[in-house]
Amino acid sequence: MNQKADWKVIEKLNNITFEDITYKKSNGVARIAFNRPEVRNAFRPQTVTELYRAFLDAREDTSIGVVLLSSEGPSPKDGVYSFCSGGDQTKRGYQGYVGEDGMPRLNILEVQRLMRFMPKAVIAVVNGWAVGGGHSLHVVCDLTLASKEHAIFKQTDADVTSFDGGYGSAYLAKMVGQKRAREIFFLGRNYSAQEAYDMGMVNAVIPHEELEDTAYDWAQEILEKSPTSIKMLKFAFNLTDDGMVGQQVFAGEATRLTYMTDEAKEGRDAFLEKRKPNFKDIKWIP
Ligand SMILES: CC(C)(COP(=O)(O)OP(=O)(O)OC[C@H]1O[C@@H](n2cnc3c(N)ncnc32)[C@H](O)[C@@H]1OP(=O)(O)O)[C@@H](O)C(=O)NCCC(=O)NCCSC(=O)CCC(=O)c1ccccc1C(=O)O
Repeated sequence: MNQKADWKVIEKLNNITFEDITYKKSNGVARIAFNRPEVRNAFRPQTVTELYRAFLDAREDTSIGVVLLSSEGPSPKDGVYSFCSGGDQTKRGYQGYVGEDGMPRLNILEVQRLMRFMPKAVIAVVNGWAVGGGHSLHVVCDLTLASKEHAIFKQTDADVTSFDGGYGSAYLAKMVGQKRAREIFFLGRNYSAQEAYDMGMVNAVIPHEELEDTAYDWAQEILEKSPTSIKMLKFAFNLTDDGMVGQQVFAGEATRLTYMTDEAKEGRDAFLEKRKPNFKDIKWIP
């Protein structure tokens, strides 16, 4: 397909100027990218605040159907590429990661939930290290594309006394199987893009030079599909793993679709007109 992106850069939104991430949009696609390559794109509280704001904007923008979670790089220090190396350990305090406001936080989990529950496809574009909380983020994404030459997948949570006991581990196990997931966390080894693909946690291994264009092309293919179908499919795929919340999200959208019927119009109008609703012309379709 190879449709060229014509990116419009968004430097700030409301009172937030993007420093730790870059954010841009082109033709139905939003690209949100970590921009701290000198520390392997580790996220500090400020990074997470910016990520959350950008994801929220992408969710609310009705012209956007697909979000790419990517990264800038390579590192100006040593030329190494990284997707994300997880929580910035220099910002880790006693009760969480501490930002400018002095409050200890674990707010990357809020970003994970936003990605998980947004009614749009989110694609991880892994161009280098995906480590710790960065590994978990790729797991949460709907799809993952990985650089053949530079992507390395690694779970260091157990090295630094952290543990993503939610999607990062339990959902990973659904993807690669229990034995493999336990190996990834218990041994903390490095896995290449091809090994990650063979395990089932990567959708495609792409030559590094073509990675971003390929991600954009995949997004364009998705954008040719029915938005309602993509949304309902994403929520259906999520449902069994998300318990009652998964049911709530899926059922909420079913309610919205029901609101669009004549039956719903009659129910609402009858209430507003202070009369009994008349559903007798509505067919009980088998
Ligand atoms: C990623 C590496 C494997 C890369 O190794 P290498 O290529 O040899 O590079 P280095 O020389 O190690 O690193 C270059 C440079 O970057 C700095 N750096 C790298 N990663 C981090 C980091 N995570 N934090 C801070 N700084 C980092 C490194 O110090 C170097 O700096 P110099 O000044 O140039 O020396 C390797 O770098 C590596 O292993 N990194 C650490 C990976 C890690 O352990 N990450 C944290 C895992 S725990 C986590 O992510 C928290 C998850 C989480 O957020 C969470 C989970 C569950 C509940 C709640 C939460 C929550 O919200 O916090």
